[in-house]
Amino acid sequence: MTIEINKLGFAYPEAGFDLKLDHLVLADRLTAFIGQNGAGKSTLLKLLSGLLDLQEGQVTVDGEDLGQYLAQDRIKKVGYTFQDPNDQIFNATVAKEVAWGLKKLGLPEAAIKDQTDQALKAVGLEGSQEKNPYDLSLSEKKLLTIATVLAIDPEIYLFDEPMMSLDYPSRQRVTRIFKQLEARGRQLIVITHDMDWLASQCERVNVMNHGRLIFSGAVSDLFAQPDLVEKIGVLPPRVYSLSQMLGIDPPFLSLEQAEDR
Ligand SMILES: Nc1ncnc2c1ncn2[C@@H]1O[C@H](COP(=O)(O)OP(=O)(O)OP(=O)(O)O)[C@@H](O)[C@H]1O
Repeated sequence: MTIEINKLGFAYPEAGFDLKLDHLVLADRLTAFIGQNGAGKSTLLKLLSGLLDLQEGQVTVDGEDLGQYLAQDRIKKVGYTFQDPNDQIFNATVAKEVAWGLKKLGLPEAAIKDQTDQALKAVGLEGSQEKNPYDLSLSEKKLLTIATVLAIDPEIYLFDEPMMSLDYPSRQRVTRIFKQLEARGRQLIVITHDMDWLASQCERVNVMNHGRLIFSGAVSDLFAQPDLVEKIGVLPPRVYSLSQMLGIDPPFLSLEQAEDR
């Protein structure tokens, strides 16, 4: 699947913020966006999900205008998980939260139950069906929002900081889920502030800064530019910094890469 963005423009004048993106093609199974707070990453994902309307420019998915693409049964096309799960969750029980989208799709009760159970099991919340989502921890809420999109299994998944607040086993679990989605041909676009995760999972990265795209390329090329890395205010992956200190050239981006080389 190829998402192509051309001359995109969007502004929040009251916040003195505008987003302009001249041209970007997203064709990888897993694409990452990084950048400082307020850079416009969430705004971009909301535009791609249809939660916000484009003010200028065009986005196409496999050559089809995003508006038309989304008009065809939107929730089966694009799924979005919010950065803050509290902005997304609104049902009285965990099971109802996951089942909500499936009901919208008009599935039979048995399929709704089956897909709800499977999605909750995938994220490790199988024992929490009847809990009130507001009684869950922040990381469980985050996992619940991931389950809601998994249950629907759209063509494009947009994840806004999916690893935020997750403990190590949950991060491992979500990473495995992402790999399975990629293997099934789904397209994932992920905002992250976690450079270790980025370096171990993504080939390419897009960097936003003050509403502009300032880098799009290989993760290794980004970290080879210390001035750019400093400008966007991130620390390089720990394995990268350590291997630089040890004089390894080119530095390893991740432990997985070190094991493979
Ligand atoms: N609903 C809104 N109304 C007005 N301004 C907004 C709104 N949402 C976001 N903004 C502003 O738009 C700018 C971009 O915000 P956005 O959330 O897209 O950035 P971000 O890169 O995702 O940041 P973060 O990493 O903190 O999530 C910020 O200045 C923010 O204050």
